Order: sequence, then structure tokens, then C-alpha cells
Amino acid sequence: MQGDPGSQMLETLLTGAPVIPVLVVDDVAKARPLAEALVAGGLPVLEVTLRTPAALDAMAAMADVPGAVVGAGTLLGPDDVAAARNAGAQFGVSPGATPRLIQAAQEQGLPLLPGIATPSEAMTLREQGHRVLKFFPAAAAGGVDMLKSLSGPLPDLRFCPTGGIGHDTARDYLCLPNVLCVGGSWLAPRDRVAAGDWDGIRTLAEEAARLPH
Ligand SMILES: O=C(O)C(=O)C[C@H](O)[C@H](O)COP(=O)(O)O
Repeated sequence: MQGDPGSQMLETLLTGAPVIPVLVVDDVAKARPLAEALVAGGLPVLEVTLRTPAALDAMAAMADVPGAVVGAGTLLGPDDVAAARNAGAQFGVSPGATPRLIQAAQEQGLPLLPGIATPSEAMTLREQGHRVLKFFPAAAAGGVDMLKSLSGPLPDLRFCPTGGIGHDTARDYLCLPNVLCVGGSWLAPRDRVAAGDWDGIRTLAEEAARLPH
């Protein structure tokens, strides 16, 4: 086994709230009030996807919000790891895992939640010391049944399923012993963010924060 890839830190982080909002931020001016609404609603751990030109600045703005723990999502390679670190990300999330990405995160000291969708991918990361993994795309790759099946041969792994999960299905995942939390974009619908509906987003967060955990 190689050095600690941040699994302990990630496990602590991901047990802090049942849901991690997955955020696609188009307008940096919206970043701070969006983070404030989510944190006020009880969801302090936030994932900002590196899918928009505003993402890095948005992350930096959110990192200033008291109580917020901000990570970078959609990390695809070493450059993304460096950009996320420079923007103040406290952790990284990737849809899958490549050797170059894993190495960069280790070298740069960024705790990484790498994505898997098969037993072999989970075993490969387990060999490298990872114990906490993202399961993506959760609904399309077998959902709750897949996670139940993985718990038999791989009982020491913990997951954050993401992809195709909404408020109604989150509960089924969160009841599984090998699930720490779920990720999802339903907390910050683009139209509500664009409209600045922060009360509505805080209400969505409050509902999610009450899910079993
Ligand atoms: O960008 C990443 O890092 C990803 O791996 C994908 C996201 O986690 C999902 O796109 C969120 O899924 P939805 O909740 O179905 O919108």
C-alpha cells in the first residue's frame, strides 16, 4: 500500500452532512450567496465543478464563507489538481481515476475522492490506499444494488454515490452501511441560482440535511 491519499480526512469530511451539493457556477457574483444559503441550510461541504470559466473564482469566493468546506469537482488531470489547490480547494473529486491524476493529487497533497463504477476500479484504488471512493454515475451504474453487492467482497470501502440521485432516492443510498454521504446537483438548480432564489435553495438544503445519516 502506498502513502495515505487522504482517506481519513475524507471520511471525517464526508460524514459531516448527508449530502454534498454538486455546483455548476456560471456567475462568480452568485458564488458567495449560494454558499451562504447552502451552509445556512445545514450543508457545509460543497463541490464546485471545474466545468465553467467562473469555477475557480467561485471556489475562492465560497472558501471565505464561514463554515464552508469547499472542494473542486470534475478534476480530470494534473493541471486541474494544481488549479484547484491554487484556488483554495480543501479536497478534490473526480468522475473516474487515472494514474496521472492520482499521482498529482498525492504529490500536491490534495485529498482526492476518485470515482469508480466497477469492482476492478475499486480494487485498483484500494491497492493504492484509498478507502473512500465516489461511485459515479451512481444511478446508471447499478445504484443501490451495486453498492450492496460491492459491500460483500470489499467491506472496508466507503462510498459517496453521485450521478442521477435526487431528494427522493438519496434516502435509499444513505441507509446503506457503506455509504458516507451522497452528492447531487439538485440542491442548486441553475434557474434558482440565476434568479438569486437563496431562500428556496436554503429550504432545499434544510430538507436534504434532515435525511438519515
Ligand atoms: O463533475 C464531476 O466531478 C462529476 O463526477 C459529475 C457530478 O458529480 C454529477 O454530474 C452530478 O450528478 P447529478 O446530481 O446527476 O447532476
